[in-house]
Amino acid sequence: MVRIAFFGPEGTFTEQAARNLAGADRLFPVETIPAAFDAVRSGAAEGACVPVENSVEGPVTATLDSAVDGDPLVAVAEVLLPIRFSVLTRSDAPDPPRTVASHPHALAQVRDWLGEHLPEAQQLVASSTAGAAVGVVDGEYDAAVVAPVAAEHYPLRVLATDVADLADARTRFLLLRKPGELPEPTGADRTSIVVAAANRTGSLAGLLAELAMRGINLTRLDARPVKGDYGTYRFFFDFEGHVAEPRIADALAALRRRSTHVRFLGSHPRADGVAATLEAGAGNDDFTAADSWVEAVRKGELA
Ligand SMILES: O=C(O)C(=O)C[C@]1(C(=O)O)C=C[C@@H](O)C=C1
Repeated sequence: MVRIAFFGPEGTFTEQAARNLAGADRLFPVETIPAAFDAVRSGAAEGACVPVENSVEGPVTATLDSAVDGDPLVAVAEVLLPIRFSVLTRSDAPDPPRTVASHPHALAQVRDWLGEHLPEAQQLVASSTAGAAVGVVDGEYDAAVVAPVAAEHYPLRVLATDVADLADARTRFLLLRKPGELPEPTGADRTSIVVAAANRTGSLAGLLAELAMRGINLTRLDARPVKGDYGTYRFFFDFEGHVAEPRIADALAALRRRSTHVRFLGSHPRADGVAATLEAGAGNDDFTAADSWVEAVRKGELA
């Protein structure tokens, strides 16, 4: 059976995302995001589900770093989950709790709520939201900030539900596989790459210009340090469009020329279904027609 690893343990938001992307029957939890990537690279899983970006706290850096270290994997699907938390505690824990734990992204999304409702509680970082729930069960922490579904997995008391400082917080999750057949383009797609550019004036501006000149709308840009090479960065670009489109292929070739290394991280349908913006003169037909014209000139068919 095709097995899908997810960033666990059971009861994370990532498990919810994996259920949406791949169904419930063939999922198994792994403790860390690098372990989810490794499960696919080693063949222990056919796919992996990991968080990539949160609307409040930004990129999930473990996912970005795992995408460059090791054999290439590609994202073939994504899902966006609205994020609202529950707070769980043990029935014999101090009331109010003296410690509250969660994933750093979760703590960042409930900072105001904790300041108002549990101002004395020490905030501790756990491997994931559900990892914090396990820590509460084990007596390591008094309370955990978790996904609502975690209350079904762990024998804990619900202290609060529907907790969120920002009502429309969302996290985007990816389904990763080994490179192979790509999903079909839909007109509402996202392409992801990571680029290493030379450390000289204007090199990032040059990469961005290649996208801008082709009317390609960027949806995310993150920089991550190259480990062991202080002051050097890799750039993660997400942009509208699919590598199967002539305009995107043309841009990728240009980025390849301008950078020291490019890794393709996938082209797949956007979860929000937002169609790509197409600038006048920069549609796929325009690129195809322009290529045909150059071909004709080369053959001496046009003056
Ligand atoms: O800890 C979890 O439950 C996760 O799935 C990770 C994660 C994240 O990385 O942002 C996912 C969604 C929430 O924003 C908080 C934590």
